[in-house]
Amino acid sequence: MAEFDFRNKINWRRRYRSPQGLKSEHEIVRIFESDRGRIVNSPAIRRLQQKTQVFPLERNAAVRTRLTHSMEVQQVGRYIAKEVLSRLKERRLLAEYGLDELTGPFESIVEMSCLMHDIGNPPFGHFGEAAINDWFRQRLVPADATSQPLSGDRCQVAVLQLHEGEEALNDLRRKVRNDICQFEGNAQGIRLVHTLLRMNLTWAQVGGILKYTRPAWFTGPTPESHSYLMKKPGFYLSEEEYIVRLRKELSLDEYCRFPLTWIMEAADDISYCVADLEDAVEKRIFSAEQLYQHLRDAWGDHQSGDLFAQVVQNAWDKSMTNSMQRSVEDQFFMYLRVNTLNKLVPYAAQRFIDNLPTIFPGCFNHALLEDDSPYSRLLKLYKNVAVRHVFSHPDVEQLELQGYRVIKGLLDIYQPLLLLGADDFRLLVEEASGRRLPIETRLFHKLSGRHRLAYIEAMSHVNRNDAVFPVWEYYYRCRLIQDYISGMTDLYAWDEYRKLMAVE
Ligand SMILES: Nc1nc(=O)c2ncn([C@H]3C[C@H](O)[C@@H](CO)O3)c2[nH]1
Ligand SMILES: O=P(O)(O)OP(=O)(O)OP(=O)(O)O
Ligand SMILES: [Mg+2]
Repeated sequence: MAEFDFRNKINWRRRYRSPQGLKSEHEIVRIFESDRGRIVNSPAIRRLQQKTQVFPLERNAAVRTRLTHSMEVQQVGRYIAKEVLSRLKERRLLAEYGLDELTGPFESIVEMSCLMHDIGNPPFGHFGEAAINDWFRQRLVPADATSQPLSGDRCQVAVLQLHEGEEALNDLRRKVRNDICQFEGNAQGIRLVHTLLRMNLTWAQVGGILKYTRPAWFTGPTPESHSYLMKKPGFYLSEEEYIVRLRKELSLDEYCRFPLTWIMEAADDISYCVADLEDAVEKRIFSAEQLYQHLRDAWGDHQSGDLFAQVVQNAWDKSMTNSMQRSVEDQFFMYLRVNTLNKLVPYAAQRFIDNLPTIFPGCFNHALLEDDSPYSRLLKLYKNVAVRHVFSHPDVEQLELQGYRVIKGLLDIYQPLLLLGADDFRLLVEEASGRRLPIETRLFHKLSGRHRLAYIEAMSHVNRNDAVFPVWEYYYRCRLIQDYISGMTDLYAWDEYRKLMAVE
């Protein structure tokens, strides 16, 4: 009996209208081709072209957006996947691991996970995330939802305040308050592909983007054994039932990850570390020569023949000889990227293979490129230089503050929808508000139909007479607002904000 049988992991079935019975290799390949079509053609992928990677609202099209970044991650992911499979083939392990007829799907799942990995990111990246969470935290104050009701609970929403003697309801209120204040791009990605866009992808393909395994409502310390995997929230209460099923379909224990996700994560790390620096040069934040100096200074002790010499020094030396008669900057980045990939990709692939005993069940509690090797040190070097010299650049920080302000401003504008009682909100949903609620009606009309449908569908499963009804209703209303605002591109959010503030 093989140690790892990937046929039990690469589950090609779907939640709805799934292909039935046994499938040939050819048929399984077609199922994953169908996933590719669904992903590449989805509006959420297209919206990535106007979302920030590092530089918000960038007009220079040579600077990366989330979409061009994701295409690069896809390429690196494919390279790692091929490397893993070639190594297994050399060691005659493909058949033993149940992969001999699944190499195509293996690569495809990795590629598409990479292309989708940022699909749920809100406008303005981490600043958008922070703005959403700060705004809701000020109103729901999850810290006051302690084990017993507090007399001075600062939660501004009456239906979410805890009450003496209502244990079960209080548990739900506590969960909801925490969940709503933990908006996170990866969790939103799961919600987007499953609930909002109903892409009905294979279980394996969704497994590939479940990056963190902490429920968003989770409070208290995470188990040491899964601390890395639970570093951030990975899914919301609204998708809890779906994730339970996903885990079952992929044979994953609680808080465990799908094996191919480690490859997506490594591809992202390898890809953006050089790309962010290249974009900074394109933006004239520093020159290639200044960057080379920053990298030299940050590496510290130089030894001839060490990884820095093989990758960075070598790239610089080659670009200086400039045998191709091209710009030094272009040459430098070409060599830097090639040298970096040539070192980090094989290393990530080998780490994946060496750690299969814990990666296969999903409990390897690190990133592939996070250890005390020179390879991880190189990755960290790039990231440190970016943090010190790029992300903290005054122009970048100025735009980030504006992005934060825009998201908070939009939430303020839509706040009237969250101040309504459940009955009034129902009038809006049923288009029955007449001339009452003029502002709320207009705000409601601006929400996307797709998001409104998700609210209606979620509420159709909650009985109006149940005590939990007002809590779930408010929860899904908050989700609706977060879905709408996080689904905007940077530019759309910026334009909406200005229009609704009536400044133009
Ligand atoms: N503008 C900006 N400010 C930050 O504080 C920051 N931190 C990380 N990043 C970029 C790096 C990767 O491309 C990508 C993933 O980390 O996001 C940032 N970008
Ligand atoms: O690319 P981002 O902005 O999602 O940032 P990250 O460094 O990939 O972080 P995460 O682990 O939250 O996806
Ligand atoms: Mg990410």
